Amino acid sequence: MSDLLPVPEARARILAGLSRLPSERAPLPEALGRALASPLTAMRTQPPWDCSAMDGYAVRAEDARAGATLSVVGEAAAGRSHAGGVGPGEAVRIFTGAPVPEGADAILLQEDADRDGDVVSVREAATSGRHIRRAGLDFAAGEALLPAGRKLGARDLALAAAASHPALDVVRRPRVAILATGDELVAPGGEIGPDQIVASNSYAISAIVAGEGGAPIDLGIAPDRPSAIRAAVARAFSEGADVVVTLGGASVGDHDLVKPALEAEGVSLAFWKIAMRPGKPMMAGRRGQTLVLGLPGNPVSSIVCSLLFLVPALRKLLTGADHAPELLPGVLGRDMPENDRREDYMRAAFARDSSGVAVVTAFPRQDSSMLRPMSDAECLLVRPAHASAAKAGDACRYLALPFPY
Ligand SMILES: Nc1nc2c(c(=O)[nH]1)N[C@H]1C(S)=C(S)[C@@H](COP(=O)(O)OP(=O)(O)OC[C@H]3O[C@@H](n4cnc5c(N)ncnc54)[C@H](O)[C@@H]3O)O[C@H]1N2
Ligand code: MOO
Repeated sequence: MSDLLPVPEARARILAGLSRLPSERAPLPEALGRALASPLTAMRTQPPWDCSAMDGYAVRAEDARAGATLSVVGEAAAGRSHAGGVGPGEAVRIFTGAPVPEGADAILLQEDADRDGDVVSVREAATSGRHIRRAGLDFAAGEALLPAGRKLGARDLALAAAASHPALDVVRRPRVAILATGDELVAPGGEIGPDQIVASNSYAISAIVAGEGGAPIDLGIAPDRPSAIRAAVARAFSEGADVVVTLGGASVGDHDLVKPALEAEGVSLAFWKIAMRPGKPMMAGRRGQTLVLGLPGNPVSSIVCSLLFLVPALRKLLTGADHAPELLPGVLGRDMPENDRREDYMRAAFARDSSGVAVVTAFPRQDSSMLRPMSDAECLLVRPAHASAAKAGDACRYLALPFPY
């Protein structure tokens, strides 16, 4: 039926209004997980000079033939170069990381030589160029090392440090205000009334935001009272939220007060029915530059909607580029019935068969209120809308759930 919005269309509408946030400076230790705002260029050359990759003797290969003897005229260690060069018939004792002295073109390994006082005799001939790391082997000053948009990991920080950057231009963290709504909700550990349950969704959404390099702002729980929801939404804007996420009240019930409260705070908002399960009812809109997502209240629905819509939105704010979750190829671990008009994101087990093929087995219970199978899931099996019945072993696609999801 045509009244359901396809997932890619919903995502495209959300991303259309977003652009990259401004940049700020972050000292290296605080840059982990942040998005690089401009390409990273090397400030220096590494290694800065030809250097030894081994402990041994810097020699001229033409002199260092098997059986030859050379006189040791000095020593070079990391941080302490040998001032003079290496002349014919000479060798300089050298250690890993030391600059190769002028005139030498090979390193004679200490294991391949016998030392006696100031004389070293060659057991295994040295080869020209062997065990020498040329200046600029890793990178040269002025070279581009990392592209803008890169989410900085541990290895990138070491590279940036080696290129002599004490701090980096990173994109400001997207501020994401998260508001749970509903009279039935109490915080974990709180006193639970007879008609109440514990609010859980905000914890997942906050963690997803933090994992993407955003800054979550937990607005707590608003009761089902227009003034309370409005006050919380107003706080989100006053705290400079780039994204406001509301939880619950996205559907059609009489207690669904979120839409009018958001509209009263100046948000222009559309109510969508998306062709997906879980997570059909969702609201999306804007106030100025701020994106507003009204996610469904069922815990699994709110998490799946976050993976499919909030994560790409955060990545667009961080990189300026459109992003869609990658669907990976696998095979079904069990027979599946035909699907209806909603694309299915099913909690599933993941294994590899003996040839390394991903085997994805949907759990029998797929209720969107159930967090235990969501937590147990190793991936989400994605069944397209109107998919025909399929057999175990048939091709399928899945969404990986890497940490911290
Ligand atoms: N007549 C119809 N009823 C429903 C429809 C529909 O199309 N027609 N859609 C169903 C679907 S699908 C979903 S999903 C839910 C979405 O409902 P809401 O977004 O309005 O969510 P609520 O009614 O407020 O809550 C649903 C459920 O989730 C619990 N909840 C809410 N917030 C939290 C939270 N922060 N942590 C934990 N649990 C939460 C809430 O107590 C409810 O049990 O609507 C269906 N109905
Ligand atoms: O779309 Mo709802 O998320 O199935 O429970």
